[in-house]
Amino acid sequence: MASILDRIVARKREEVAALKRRGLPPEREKDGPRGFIRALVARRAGGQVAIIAEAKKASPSRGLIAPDFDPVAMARHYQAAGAAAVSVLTERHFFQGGLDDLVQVRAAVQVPVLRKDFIIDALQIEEAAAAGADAVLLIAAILSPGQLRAFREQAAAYGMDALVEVHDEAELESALTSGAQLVGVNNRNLHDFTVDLARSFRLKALVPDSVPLVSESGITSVHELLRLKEAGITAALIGESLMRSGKSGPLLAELAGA
Ligand SMILES: O=P(O)(O)OC[C@@H](O)[C@@H](O)c1c[nH]c2ccccc12
Repeated sequence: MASILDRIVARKREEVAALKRRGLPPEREKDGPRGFIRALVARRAGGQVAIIAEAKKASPSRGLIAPDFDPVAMARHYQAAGAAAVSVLTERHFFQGGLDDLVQVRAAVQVPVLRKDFIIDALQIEEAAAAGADAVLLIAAILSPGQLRAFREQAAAYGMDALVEVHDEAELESALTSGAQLVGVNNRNLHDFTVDLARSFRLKALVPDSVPLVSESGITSVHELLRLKEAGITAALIGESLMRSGKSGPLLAELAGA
């Protein structure tokens, strides 16, 4: 049976084909890029693990997470509670996100914003830049080292950083070979959805200290964050637990202070 990742990518290919026929919308006014990597590294230098707080309405593994999803309100809350950056899901079919969410969030906060999607084509990088993204996610499981490099360089030409996501040693090798300047370890296996924070610790040992590392997925507690900090990890990407704790919950403030 095709894994969820295969299904998402198959769907994405259709969307990109449609986007190519349609063309990108006209460029809108926007301010210059906000350094994504710079913001994470600066926060970590200040003594805290940098939090990348994610606006996510739903996901294939967890179903509907936020029935009354308000990405702008959530992003404002994230910024006020101390997030170093915000991530916005822009994949429509499986995550109920959209590029419009990113455009609106970007206009509502001052911190850098990551486009979280399944990028398989150069046109999507152009689209991310036009929407105002400060960084894009590149997933090593679905891109060759050559594509990782080409897409990262293309992103850089627009002033965007790339977060290169890996899940195991082979993908990490591919990311580092491609010259990744920011690596994310996804603790969630995108084929079977199991989550294991130990992946971050295991792969951290194989990443040069000059390359900041982000631990992604399944993080819920200050205790976990302190373990990431002890291991020298730069940032944590957190979605569901923040979405569920809601705008009034103290979780993010606790995490951001850890
Ligand atoms: O909601 P969580 O478990 O805190 O995870 C956030 C983020 O890591 C997750 O949404 C994610 C990581 N890599 C992805 C790739 C595509 C879509 C989503 C993701």
